[in-house]
Amino acid sequence: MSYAVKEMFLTLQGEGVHAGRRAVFVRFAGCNLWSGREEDRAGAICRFCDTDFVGMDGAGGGRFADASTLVAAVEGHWGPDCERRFVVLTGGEPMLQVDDPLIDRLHDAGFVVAIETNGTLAAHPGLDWVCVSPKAGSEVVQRRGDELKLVWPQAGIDPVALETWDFANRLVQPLDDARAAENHQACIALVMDRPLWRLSLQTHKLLGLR
Ligand SMILES: C[S@@+](CC[C@H](N)C(=O)[O-])C[C@H]1O[C@@H](n2cnc3c(N)ncnc32)[C@H](O)[C@@H]1O
Ligand SMILES: Nc1nc2[nH]cc(C(=O)O)c2c(=O)[nH]1
Ligand code: SF4
Ligand SMILES: [Mg+2]
Repeated sequence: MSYAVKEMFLTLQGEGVHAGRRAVFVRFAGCNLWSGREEDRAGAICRFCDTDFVGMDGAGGGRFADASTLVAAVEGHWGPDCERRFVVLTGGEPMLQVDDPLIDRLHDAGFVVAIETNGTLAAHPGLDWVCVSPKAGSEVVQRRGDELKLVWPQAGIDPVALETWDFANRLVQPLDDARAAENHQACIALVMDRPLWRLSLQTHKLLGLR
């Protein structure tokens, strides 16, 4: 299978449990909860997306003919050092494209493979780190994993109900929109009220990283 990739870049993981870790990001094109077109945002299931995942025209993006070609590009971004290789598959919705050959070739190249997913598609069982970020109005089938990352506040989601899902870590991440200050306070209030949760900040935005 070929892969449609919006962009690929080396940075620090900005969010969640692995925040601060050197990582190659592969941003797959396309999502099942929004077309990515601004004119469709108001009618989409997921309406707060901060990301352009349309097309293959970003830096490092393109159509990759097969898994070996894609993994060669990931290795090119990481560099020759084989220590602590870490790749984050994101999008868009990466589970629309992630498959056995891609996971196998990334492992052959020595990468620990993480995913950022909305959880509406079952996560590939070969993934090393599964981060699910649920979206109100969608059916989340992937209710177990390493990290549950709730963008908050989000009408239509009850954090207490999510506590029954089987995740090793539960994080709340402030919704990045025009009400940033209130959203920060809402996240702090949630953590203070329910200590099962902890705060995830989008540190790459604070630092001006990609
Ligand atoms: C762009 S999404 C791509 C991966 C996948 N589609 C998902 O939603 O998890 C990457 C992460 O950014 C989060 N995110 C998207 N828009 C955001 C916003 N406006 N504020 C805070 N986090 C946001 C998502 O919830 C997800 O955890
Ligand atoms: N630095 C950095 N960290 C991230 N963590 C999750 C991201 C994403 O868009 O999936 C992201 C991103 O876009 N940049
Ligand atoms: S599910 Fe993820 S990629 Fe899709 S629109 Fe929502 S935040 Fe963006
Ligand atoms: Mg992002």
